[in-house]
Amino acid sequence: MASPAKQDQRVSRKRVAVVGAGVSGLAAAYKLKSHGFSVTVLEADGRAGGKLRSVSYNGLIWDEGANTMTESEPEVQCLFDDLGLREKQQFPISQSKRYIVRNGLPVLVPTDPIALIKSNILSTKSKVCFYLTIEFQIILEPFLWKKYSTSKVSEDDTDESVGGFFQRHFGKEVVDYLIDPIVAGTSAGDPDSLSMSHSFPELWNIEKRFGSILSGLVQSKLSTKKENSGVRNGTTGKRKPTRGSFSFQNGMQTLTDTLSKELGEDVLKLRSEVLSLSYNAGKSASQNWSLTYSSDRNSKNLIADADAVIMTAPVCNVREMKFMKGGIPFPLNFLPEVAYLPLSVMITTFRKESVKRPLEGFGVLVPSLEQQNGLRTLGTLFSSMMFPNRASNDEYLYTTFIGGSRNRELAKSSTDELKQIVTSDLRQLLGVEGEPTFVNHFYWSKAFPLYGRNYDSVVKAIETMEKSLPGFFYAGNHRDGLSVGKSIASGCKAADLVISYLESSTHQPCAEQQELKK
Ligand SMILES: Cc1cc2nc3c(=O)[nH]c(=O)nc-3n(C[C@H](O)[C@H](O)[C@H](O)COP(=O)(O)OP(=O)(O)OC[C@H]3O[C@@H](n4cnc5c(N)ncnc54)[C@H](O)[C@@H]3O)c2cc1C
Ligand SMILES: C=Cc1c2[nH]c(c1C)Cc1[nH]c(c(CCC(=O)O)c1C)Cc1[nH]c(c(C)c1CCC(=O)O)Cc1[nH]c(c(C)c1C=C)C2
Repeated sequence: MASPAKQDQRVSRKRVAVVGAGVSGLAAAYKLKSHGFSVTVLEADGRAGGKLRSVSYNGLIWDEGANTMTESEPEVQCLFDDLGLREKQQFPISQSKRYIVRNGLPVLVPTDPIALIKSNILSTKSKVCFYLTIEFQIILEPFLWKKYSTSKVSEDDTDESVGGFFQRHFGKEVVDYLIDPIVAGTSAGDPDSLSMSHSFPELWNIEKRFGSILSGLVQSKLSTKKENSGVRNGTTGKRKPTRGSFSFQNGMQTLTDTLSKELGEDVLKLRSEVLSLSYNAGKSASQNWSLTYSSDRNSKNLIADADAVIMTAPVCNVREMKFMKGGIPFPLNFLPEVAYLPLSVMITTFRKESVKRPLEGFGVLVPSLEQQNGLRTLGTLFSSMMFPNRASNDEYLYTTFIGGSRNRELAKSSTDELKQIVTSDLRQLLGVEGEPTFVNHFYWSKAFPLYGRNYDSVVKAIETMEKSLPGFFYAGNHRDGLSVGKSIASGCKAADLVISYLESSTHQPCAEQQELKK
C-alpha cells in the first residue's frame, strides 16, 4: 500500500471545487484537503456558515440559525476529534425537560412510562397506544393497529404523509399533540404535507421491513444491543455517540468558523456566486470541469481546471445555474421546483423579575390546535436556561420561531409586529410582564426545504445529474436529512465518493462511476 506521503503526492495535483460554504460544503472541503487534494470553496455570501449563524452582542450570545446539534453520525464524531472541538462543546442544562402546550399552558413531555401516565398531555387511550408502543413493553399494538388502520402497511410505497402514518399507528390525538409540534420543532413543517419516507426514513423502513413498528423496533433494538456489547468488549472500535444535543462556546457558528480557519483564505472564496458549470466530456478524466463565478454583478471569474465538483447550494440556487456538457447546454428542466418554508427567529430578553413562571429546560412547542387558545408562535427555546452564559445573571434570553408551513405569511411580519406576538405568547406561557429589554429579528425566506410527498422526484433528479455528469456530486440538507449532523455526514460522504472517483483511475468510464456512486 502507498504510504500517506506518497498518496498525498499522487493526489496533490487533483483539484476539487466545492460550491457553498455551509456546514456540508466546509466538512467536504476539510476532508478533501486532509487527503491532500487542492480544494476551492466558492461561497455566494460574504460569510461562511450558511444556516449556522451565531451573534455575540453586548454580553448576549444567540443563534439565528441552528441552535443545537446531535452527534449520531460517525462522520460527526471523526470531524470533532480531528478539529479538536471537544473542549468547545457546550451541553445544555436539563435538556430532557421539553414542554408541549395543551389547553394554553406548557406541559412537561414525560420521559418515562410512570410520568406519562401522570401527565395530562394525552388522553389515557392515546397514552397507552403511543407510549407502550414506543417503549416496546407490549402486546397491545396488534389490537390498536387493527383499530386504527384497515391495512397493515400503507398501500402507497413512497407517498404516505407523516400525519397519515402516525394516525394509522397511534390515532389522531397523538398526531395533534405530539407529532404536529415535534415536526414543527424539527423542520417547521406540518404532518399532512411531510412525506413519511423522507422525514422519518428509519421508522418508515422498519415498518416496510418487518410489517410492524413494534416487532421492527424490538428486533433492531436487539441487534443494536449486540453491536453495543461489541463496543464494550472493544471489538468494534466504534465510539459510543455522546447523548443528547449540544452547542459550542459562542454558539453553533464556532463549528463552521473552526472549519473555515482550518481551510484558510486561499481555499475559501467568499462573495463568489457560482453562475455556470461546464463539463468537458471526451477530454482526459482529469481537469474536466470549469466554473464561472461572480464577485460582483459586473465581473465573471473562472475556475478552469477542476477534476470534480461537490455542489452543496440549495436546489433552488442550482436551478438558476447554467450547466454545459461537451460544449452544449445541459438543461436542468428535469430538476423539480422545491417548496421552501419561511421562518422568523426572534430573540428577546426579559429581566428575571419580569418572568413570573420561568421554566427550566430545552423549550416549549406549540401544537397547531393551540392557535385556538390565542398562541401564534411555533415554539420557544429557553436559550439562557440551557446555556447560562448567553445572557447576564439578571435576565433570560429566549429564541422564538414564527412561521413555517403553519403560517407562512406571519413569518414575513415586521419586527414590531413579531415583538408583540412573541411577548403575548410568552406572557401566556411563562408569565412575562412588560416589554422585552432587547429584541433581535432574523428572517429566513427559505429556512428549510419541505420534504413533501413528491420529494422522491427531487432526489431522483439529483441522482440523474450525478449519473449524467461525471465528477459531479451533490451534498447537503436537500438530500439525506435536515439536521446539522446529517448535513455534515452528507458532505463527508460526497468527499469519500470524490476520493474514490479520482483515485481509482485517471480515466473513469461513466458506467464505472455509476458503480462507485452506488
Ligand atoms: C432557523 C433554523 C434553525 C435550525 N435549527 C437546527 C437545529 O437546532 N439543529 C439542527 O441539527 N439543524 C438545524 N437547522 C438545520 C441546519 O442548520 C441546516 O440544515 C444545515 O446547516 C444545512 O447545511 P448545508 O451546508 O446543507 O446548507 P446551507 O447552510 O444552506 O449552505 C449552503 C450554502 O450555499 C451557498 N450558495 C447558494 N447558492 C450559491 C451559489 N450560486 N454559489 C456559491 N454558493 C452558493 C449559500 O450561501 C450557503 O452558504 C436549522 C436551520 C434553520 C434555518
Ligand atoms: C419551533 C421551531 C423550531 C425549533 N427548532 C427548529 C425549528 C423549526 C429547527 C430544528 N431543531 C432541531 C433540528 C434538527 C432536527 C433533526 O432532524 O435532528 C431542526 C431542523 C433540533 C431539535 N429540536 C427539537 C428536537 C426534538 C430536536 C431533535 C434533536 C433533539 O432531540 O435535541 C425540539 C424543539 N425545537 C424547537 C423547540 C422550542 C423545541 C422543543 C421544545 C425550536
